[in-house]
Amino acid sequence: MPVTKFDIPEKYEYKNGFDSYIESEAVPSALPTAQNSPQKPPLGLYAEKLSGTAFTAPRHENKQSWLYRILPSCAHPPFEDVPDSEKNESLGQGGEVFKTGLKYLPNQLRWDPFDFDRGSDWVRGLHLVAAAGDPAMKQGCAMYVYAVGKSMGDKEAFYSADGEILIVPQTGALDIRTEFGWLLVRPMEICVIPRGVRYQVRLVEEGKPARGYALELFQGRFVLPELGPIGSNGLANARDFQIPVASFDEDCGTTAFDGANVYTITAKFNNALFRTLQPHTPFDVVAWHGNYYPYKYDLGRFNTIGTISYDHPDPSIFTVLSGPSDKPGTSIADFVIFPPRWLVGEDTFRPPWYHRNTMSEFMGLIKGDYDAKKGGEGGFIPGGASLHNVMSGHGPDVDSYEGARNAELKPAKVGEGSCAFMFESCLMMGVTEWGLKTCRKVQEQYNERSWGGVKVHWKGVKIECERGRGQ
Ligand SMILES: O=C(O)Cc1cc(O)ccc1O
Ligand SMILES: [Fe+2]
Repeated sequence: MPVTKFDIPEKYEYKNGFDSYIESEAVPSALPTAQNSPQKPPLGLYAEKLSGTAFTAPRHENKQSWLYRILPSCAHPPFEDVPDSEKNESLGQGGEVFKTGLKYLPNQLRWDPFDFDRGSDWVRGLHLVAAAGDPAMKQGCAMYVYAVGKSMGDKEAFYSADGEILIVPQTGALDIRTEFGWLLVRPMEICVIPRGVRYQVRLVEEGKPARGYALELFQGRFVLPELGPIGSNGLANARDFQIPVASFDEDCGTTAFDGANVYTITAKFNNALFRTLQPHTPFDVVAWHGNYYPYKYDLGRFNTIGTISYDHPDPSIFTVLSGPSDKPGTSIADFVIFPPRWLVGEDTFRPPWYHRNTMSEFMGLIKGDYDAKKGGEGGFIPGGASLHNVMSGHGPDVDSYEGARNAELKPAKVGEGSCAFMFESCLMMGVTEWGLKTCRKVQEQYNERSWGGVKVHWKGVKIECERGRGQ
């Protein structure tokens, strides 16, 4: 059931439609008419262009927005290192090349639920777990978990120059203020914040920590997957994506960099954090227009498609958003969900088959159980994760396999009250020091618990031959 079907709190107002060209004014007539950069923009605003693609990118890929704001975003002193006391353990400080300590392992990995961290806000609580490529080359992607115990301050904002980030709350609703307006993002909803957009993450319920996952594309942007023979509707429908409307503060302080009236802007730049203090709010955009903006989506609106005869399609059928590479059909990273759905396959092993893939699969669980893995202690649990890297074999654990092998195949609803997801990448993922050690959540017993003791069902050559096979 969609989270947003009946209950849309008033503070948050949205426009609809993936990739729509949007115009939004918090004050009437703040947008200039028929041009972008008049000599004197309306109401004494500054015009500022935010481009998400090269100026000359083809029209169907071109992304940009024009912001009409009280002061331009460049009005700040130079960036400096974040202070040690506010260091993010999984990211670097300063401009030297940051060593994430990535390790490339063929092992299947699984993590217990990551600890809540009451002392950290978004900037410190966003933990880089796995990555591929290089943000400086705009290649590859990064996978995170976040554990946030407190809101960012009223006078703080964060942005990443490294890429576009997709945020998947697992517990705790996020109140996200962006330059473009406000987003409420609850568990079973997601949002996407484009490269460079400044935002502030607050907890809806202060004192109740929030946890979730995030996927950052260093390269390209999230798009809706092609539908091919599915036709013109299905999976995530364009009209269900929601875009904030302009909302602003008027605190413009002075333009002198005198340390008074201080707003902190933290930048993630090549996986390292930098900080500047400015005397005016970054949330001063009175109006904007364009097609480069943050947006949210309610996973309950996903139109799940699957077999109505036998076998199940590849999980690509569950793709919500895709981060394509330059090679058609091959993604830097896709966001795929496993929502509640009916299974009706006849003479079919219904859970995932055993497999080894050229793609790597990072999985998380928003709630409930996943049909291929035991939950409970030492299992695949909400707030935990798993990584099956390039060609690392995996599939149901022994009990799930035996259960499904012997199950009566009447129509059945799987995943009631549950939702697992996958970040699936064509790249080999390296795991950070934080992911392997610092978090202290790696399940050492994962292989043994899952596949130790898989049964031999082989009936022997004789029987196979008698049945007329294997000759
Ligand atoms: O590994 C997983 O559980 C995800 C998955 C599910 C499925 O049905 C087929 C392939 C696949 O990677
Ligand atoms: Fe898999």
